[in-house]
Amino acid sequence: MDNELDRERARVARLYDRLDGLRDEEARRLNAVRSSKVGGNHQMRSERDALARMHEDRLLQLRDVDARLVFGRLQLPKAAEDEADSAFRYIGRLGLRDEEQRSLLLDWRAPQAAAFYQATAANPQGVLARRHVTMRDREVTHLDDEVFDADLLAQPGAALEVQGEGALMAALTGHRTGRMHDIVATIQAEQDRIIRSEMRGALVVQGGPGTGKTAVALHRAAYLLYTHRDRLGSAGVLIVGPSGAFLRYIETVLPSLGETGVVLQSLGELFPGVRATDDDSAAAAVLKGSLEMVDLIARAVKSRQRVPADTAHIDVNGDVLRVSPALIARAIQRAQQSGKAHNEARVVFVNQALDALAAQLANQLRTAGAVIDDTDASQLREDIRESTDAKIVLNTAWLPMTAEKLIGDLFARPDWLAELTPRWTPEKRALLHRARTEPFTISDIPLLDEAAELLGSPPAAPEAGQRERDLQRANDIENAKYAIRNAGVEGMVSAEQLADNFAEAPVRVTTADRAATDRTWTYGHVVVDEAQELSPMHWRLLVRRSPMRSFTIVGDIAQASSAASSRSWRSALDPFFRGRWDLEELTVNYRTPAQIAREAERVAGEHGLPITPAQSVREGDWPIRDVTVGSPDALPLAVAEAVRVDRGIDASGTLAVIVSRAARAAVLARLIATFGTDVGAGEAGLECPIAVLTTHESKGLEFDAVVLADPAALVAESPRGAAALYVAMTRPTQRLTQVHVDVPSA
Ligand SMILES: Nc1ncnc2c1ncn2[C@@H]1O[C@H](COP(=O)(O)OP(=O)(O)OP(=O)(O)O)[C@@H](O)[C@H]1O
Repeated sequence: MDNELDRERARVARLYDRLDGLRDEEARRLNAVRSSKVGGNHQMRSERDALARMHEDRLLQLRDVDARLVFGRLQLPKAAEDEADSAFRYIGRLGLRDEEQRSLLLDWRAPQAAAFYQATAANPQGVLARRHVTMRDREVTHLDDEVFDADLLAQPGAALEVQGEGALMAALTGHRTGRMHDIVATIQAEQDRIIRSEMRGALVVQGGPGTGKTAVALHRAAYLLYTHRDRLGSAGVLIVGPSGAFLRYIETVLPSLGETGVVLQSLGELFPGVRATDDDSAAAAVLKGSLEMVDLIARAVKSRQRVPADTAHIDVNGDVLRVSPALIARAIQRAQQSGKAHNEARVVFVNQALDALAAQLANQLRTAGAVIDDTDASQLREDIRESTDAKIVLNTAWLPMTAEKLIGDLFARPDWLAELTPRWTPEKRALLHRARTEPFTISDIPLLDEAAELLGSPPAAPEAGQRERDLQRANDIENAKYAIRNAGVEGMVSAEQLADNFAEAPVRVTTADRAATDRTWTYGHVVVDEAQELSPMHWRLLVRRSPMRSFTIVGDIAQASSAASSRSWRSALDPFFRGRWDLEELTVNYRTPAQIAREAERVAGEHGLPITPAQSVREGDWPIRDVTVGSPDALPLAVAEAVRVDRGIDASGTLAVIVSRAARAAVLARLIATFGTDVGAGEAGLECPIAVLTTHESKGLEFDAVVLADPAALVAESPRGAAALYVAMTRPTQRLTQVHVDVPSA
């Protein structure tokens, strides 16, 4: 056995030698590019910087794959002339070739690697044996063989053990770290088929808790980037998750697979420039998530294009002009006919109105005996444009706006909202009301996007950008003067010349950087995780981000706990994907031990949730612990005690306390008093051994142990509370403790 382990270590060491060799080569190339002297020409400097960036990215990729570079081996029938090892095909995180371009290591996404995930005893796909190689740092620590070929099995010492589940079980029972890991070494056949399925329209992956939906979605993103590098490399891939905590949890998976150019955004970040973390009350979220808002926002934009009731008189350098409602109405009509967005159509409106007013002024002056030629006429137009009176009148009729201002005003001004919604009840309108100073919510994000779509680019942006650039330029020149004095090179180089160099310093703008900050960017593919939570308005926004509707959508409709979410994939997706989406299902629960999964399913059944039961791959070692206290006041102490007991079993892993929003502060305070800096709340909690989370924050995450604080309160705190409890109960990989509050009846 040791011999085989040693032999494998030697083979793997050769792969690392090759990796090191490539890394040194890349580092040498990077140094050469960096130190190369290019002329003063901006174009040449940019080319050099682009080349340097390419080498930096490649170097980073070679570094990211270092841990567990290789994880598998296929043994194939040997061709007669083959040398001993040549019938082995090694599978790893990336492909490696030797100097003669012979394959040493196969990227797991290559078509020839598929058999590693799909071969079974019944259908070995030409494979004699499959080996899982377990590594720690760069050292092979364990081999795990499955032999499919009867002849090979008969040979002494050909394989170590006939079982393939060792690597999977080791992965599943290991401690969780607060960060998701890739599953590239142990992807299961039903998952692999989904990961490798064609990029064609929308693919929905439905599965119960812990069935690997998130893992599959991320590996599919990596697979698609590898297979369609040309298309997706430039258009980019967007991954959407429910919360910042979730994105933090998954953010290292793709880099560990050698893919860095992906944009990750939570539902609260899908509108550039706004970062929403909280959501509205359930009723408000339902209203804001409904397609009724499309019409409301369109009306709100239109109402900013208004014909005044009376004629205005404006003063232009002492001449008085009449601005009649008819004049404004004509200009508005022309602008609306242009079909452009509000801010862009405003240019048409202003030009129309100015033309009419300039003609009026010219007539007045001619009547008074003046001679007006073309140059004078255009000067008159400029005079009107510059006059404060004209600006006021034109702005009142057609105000330029940002989406933030429109939505902010709409919700902060009850009179305006009432004017736009004559058929709504006051209670319904009140749901949208918010003070102007309150931050935007997650449900506001699609509304801002809708408004931005109708408004077009905000007019102030170019001016503001120019002001910033002018300021920067002035600053650069000042710095340059100082540097020239300091270096004693006055007269040899001008401050302006030197400042040009500052301005041209390379800005690192990757596809991902550009896509993340540009609202109108359209991605080549969008992956949506926990997709069951999305409202119709969210879907509307996302389809705008990928008009070709190339999507991977993963979720579990039974876990839908947000108020605005749908009851079925059909009702959620049909309006946006015109019925063109395929459904795949995952059926094995890799996370939750069977006894916890059964209890969660029982509770879900009690509340009438339509769950998809999944088969757990393992029984757990610990029974569920139930503790009951007699009053809500006793909850924090009892939760702290439950945490202490659990840490007594094993304090080296991760633990989450899942608590209602109402009890969060008290429970958190008690836990901090007891466990100090080991405790963290929300996103920050993922860095701590004990995380305190709401059900929303716990979505998609997992921990070695979970303590549920007052499960009944989790159900009661929202209309979809039973689904929220189901989510919470299915987060542990090992142990679950429930602290119930049972107030004795008087
Ligand atoms: N093939 C696999 N090999 C190793 N681990 C796996 C495999 N498939 C899933 N897992 C592990 O199972 C756990 C659950 O996976 P994941 O979070 O992707 O499930 P999910 O379906 O998204 O769950 P939920 O809907 O409950 O959030 C993770 O720890 C994941 O790494």
